[in-house]
Amino acid sequence: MSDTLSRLAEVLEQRKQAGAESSYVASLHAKGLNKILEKVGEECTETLLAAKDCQHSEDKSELIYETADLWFHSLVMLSHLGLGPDDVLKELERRFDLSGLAEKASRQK
Ligand SMILES: N=c1c2ncn([C@@H]3O[C@H](COP(=O)(O)OP(=O)(O)OP(=O)(O)O)[C@@H](O)[C@H]3O)c2ncn1[C@@H]1O[C@H](COP(=O)(O)O)[C@@H](O)[C@H]1O
Repeated sequence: MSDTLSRLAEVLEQRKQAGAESSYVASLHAKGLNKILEKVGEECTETLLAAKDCQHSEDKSELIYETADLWFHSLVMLSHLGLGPDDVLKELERRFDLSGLAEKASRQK
């Protein structure tokens, strides 16, 4: 797993024990899954808008910023449900060398 993702996952695990007043992540856990999902949805929309806005521009910094927000909140969601980035990376690993079209065809049989 990327060092950044594993370091962040470690911090997110530690924040499950932290106080909501001192940690943004702890405050999300305290508010519960619905609040976390609301944030993921919000960040998803902001990412889509940033992608549309920057498609003809050299400057893609807003898209990078919004995607980081989306990845971060998705990691908080996974952590809340007892999962981590390694679970998703393992699934992506499993898909290596499996054509998306072949996979789709196998599901439609
Ligand atoms: N990577 C992040 C990260 N990315 C974004 N954010 C926060 O996510 C929030 C994004 O929400 P919005 O942009 O919608 O801002 P907002 O209007 O304040 O949010 P709401 O009040 O609507 O919930 C902001 O408060 C950002 O600061 C993050 N907060 C924390 N981290 C990482 O998580 C670690 C633990 O953070 P704490 O739990 O705060 O210590 C940090 O050290 C960082 O590594």
